[in-house]
Amino acid sequence: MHTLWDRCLARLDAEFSEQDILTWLKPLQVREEPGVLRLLAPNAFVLESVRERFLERIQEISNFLAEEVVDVRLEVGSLAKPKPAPKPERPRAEVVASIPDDFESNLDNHYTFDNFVEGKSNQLGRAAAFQVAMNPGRRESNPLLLYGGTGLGKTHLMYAAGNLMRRNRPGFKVLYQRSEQFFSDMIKALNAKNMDDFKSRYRSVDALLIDDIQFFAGKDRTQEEFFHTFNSLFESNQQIILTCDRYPKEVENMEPRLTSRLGWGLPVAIEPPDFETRAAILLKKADQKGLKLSEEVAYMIARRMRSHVRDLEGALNTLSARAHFTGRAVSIEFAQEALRDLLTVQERALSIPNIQKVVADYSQLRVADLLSKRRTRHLARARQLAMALTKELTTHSLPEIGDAFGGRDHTTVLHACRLIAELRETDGKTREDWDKLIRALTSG
Ligand SMILES: Nc1ncnc2c1ncn2[C@@H]1O[C@H](COP(=O)(O)OP(=O)(O)OP(=O)(O)O)[C@@H](O)[C@H]1O
Repeated sequence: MHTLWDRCLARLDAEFSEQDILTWLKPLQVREEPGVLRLLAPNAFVLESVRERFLERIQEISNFLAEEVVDVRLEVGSLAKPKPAPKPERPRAEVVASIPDDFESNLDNHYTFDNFVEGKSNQLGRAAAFQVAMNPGRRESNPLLLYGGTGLGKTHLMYAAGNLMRRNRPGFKVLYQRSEQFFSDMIKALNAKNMDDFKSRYRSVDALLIDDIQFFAGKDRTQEEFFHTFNSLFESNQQIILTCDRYPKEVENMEPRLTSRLGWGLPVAIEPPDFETRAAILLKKADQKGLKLSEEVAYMIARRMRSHVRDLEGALNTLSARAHFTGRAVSIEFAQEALRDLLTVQERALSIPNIQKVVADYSQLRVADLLSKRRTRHLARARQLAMALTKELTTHSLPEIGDAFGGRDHTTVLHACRLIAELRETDGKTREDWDKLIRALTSG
């Protein structure tokens, strides 16, 4: 059985960089009692950082996972010598409360279209979010649904759209909520028997932005409430923007009538960033941080780190801290040394044997089948997918890939790459397989 903290950590793992998790969250010791999650920090510095950056989120996730309000306590101590009397925390209600009486949008105004780096993988999403922000409430783009793997900029675009709407239309009521906040608001309203308030609050906004709706899965009552809220907003042309970590129909335990409705408006996929976009993001973010990063170093990192943008940010933070600390310039060697652990983790996931294994499992074949000479239709397609993925995700040359796939010629690999690129445009099934496999291989 996984403890509440294990499950909470698994969620945080998807939201913060690996570096953050290792530095701040893994060192915490934990004591769980019914209704109480006690987190013990090794010192006051860690405690303050965790409080500032993670506590609110830990509180939300724990409430959500436990389906009740958990008393999260953060204190300095260790399991060997627990501190019996914690100093008073921020009052819990303050952490949990989500919509204060005087209307607040919950938008983070640091995220804008200006500091979003556009590339092939996200340009449709950016354009759609921008259009919706300029013309909210149009039927053909309601709801706007941004979907794709973790850390690819969906929340960033959602905030950017909300911020722009508010800038263009003073007094425009935009409300941003994570799906768990919607859920916990609903539970509180149910307990306090004031569902009417809940309904009217959500329905009185001009634009409702709900992040990560995959977490509605299996929560039937929440889905039903959301469905009604959705209909009410839709009918009066109030804008709805949603994000989801996959196409909603692929989320298990979601009501079909809800998922079909979510597809009515404008669903847009956000893909993992390609090499150029990764390099551009690194250069722009380094510039914002005042870190001197040469193109050569940015290209090295972009070539070797292929996962989500959040990990690129984590890498930059590490570089920036090291550079600051040592006073050294960020050369290739310096970056390789500072990022050694991160780069090793990435490379393991993206080795040819691992890609072959993931594709074989996905296609319900054995790796030996992929490497064999046999050519049934299903087998040949899986092999072509695996070769094209290897080309996309690693720096191996065509002949090297051919060798690793049972000694095939480099022209066979080239043919596979071209065919798969074409099928991704024309065939929904191939596109879906590709997206799922990319997600499985790069979500770290
Ligand atoms: N194209 C981009 N340009 C600039 N920053 C980006 C871009 N894409 C992502 N980021 C940054 O990466 C981090 C993660 O992005 P974000 O939180 O929007 O991801 P997400 O897709 O919503 O992921 P999740 O589903 O895990 O919430 C943020 O700090 C965001 O600013």
